[in-house]
Amino acid sequence: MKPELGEIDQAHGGAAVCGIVVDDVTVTYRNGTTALRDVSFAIPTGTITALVGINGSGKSTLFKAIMGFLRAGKGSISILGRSVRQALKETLVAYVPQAEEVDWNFPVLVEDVVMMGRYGHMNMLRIPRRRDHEAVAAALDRVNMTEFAKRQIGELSGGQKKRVFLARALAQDAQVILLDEPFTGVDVKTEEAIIKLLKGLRDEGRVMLVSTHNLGSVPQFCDRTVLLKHTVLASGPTSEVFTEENLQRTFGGVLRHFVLPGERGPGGQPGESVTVISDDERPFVVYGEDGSEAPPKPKKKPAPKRRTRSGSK
Ligand SMILES: Nc1ncnc2c1ncn2[C@@H]1O[C@H](COP(=O)(O)OP(=O)(O)OP(=O)(O)O)[C@@H](O)[C@H]1O
Repeated sequence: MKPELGEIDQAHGGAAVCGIVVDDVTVTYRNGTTALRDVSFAIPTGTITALVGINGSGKSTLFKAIMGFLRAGKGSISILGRSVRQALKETLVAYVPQAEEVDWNFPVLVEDVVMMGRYGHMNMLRIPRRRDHEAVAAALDRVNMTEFAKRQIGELSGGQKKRVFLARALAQDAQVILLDEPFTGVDVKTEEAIIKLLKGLRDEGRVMLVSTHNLGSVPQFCDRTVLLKHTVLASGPTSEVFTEENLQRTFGGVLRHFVLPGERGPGGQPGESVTVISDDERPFVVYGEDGSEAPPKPKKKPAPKRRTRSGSK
């Protein structure tokens, strides 16, 4: 399957603005596990894309391939029109890790973690200059963590740690940001703050690929969605891809799926029913009679087929 470049061209008035293009990529680990097979999708700049799939579907493997930690046995990846290697050299890509991937006992201050984002901008001796300190201060300010600059990173809450790693990506001035489960273990307020920040970064023309099990938040802030199950089941605008049918194909029996019948109206006519689809975190909620089609919600973009709203945690 070829990436939908035509679609991207249309979305950008004819300009081929490609953030990430993954073309027919297969990745096999040394033990013979093929984690990704013939994976193809394309993401324009200035967008937030959700990467959705069950545990073990290959999301982390895809991130590692985009970051150049894993070589694709077949296919190619291009980042802002460059090879992965060139993009890394230009420090264009940043990664915001899952909490479990980090050794929180390592004694390092918050400001030092953020300064790591500047390494690619420094010379071999890595002596920060004024502009590096300024970039760190600005990044901490943007994620609202200035007052924690001198704290040990291990002494922060889960949501605060996430914001520090986002600040590291900002200090790096990364144009492509990969976020691995940014909402796991964070409260609703922090989640909203992170979403607001990501939207701001999108408006600056950056590219964000966000792996998440937080299905309810996907239609809320992700323009595009890639559904992954070792290969791409569907990709494109969230309004087209994020359908109940596609989610069932992606998650199979793993999804929790409830249909709540609507209350009867005054004349006994059927009321609006609610379909709740949940992986393990915030559910995706579909409103409509018998869980079916609901009136389209008027929006600037083409009207989505379903009216959706994220549920609470
Ligand atoms: N280092 C490795 N060596 C061999 N197989 C691996 C390795 N890392 C991952 N795999 C396998 O590759 C497949 C994809 O794993 P991956 O970690 O990419 O999934 P994931 O979608 O990120 O999962 P999760 O949602 O649990 O983080 C799984 O079958 C996994 O067991």
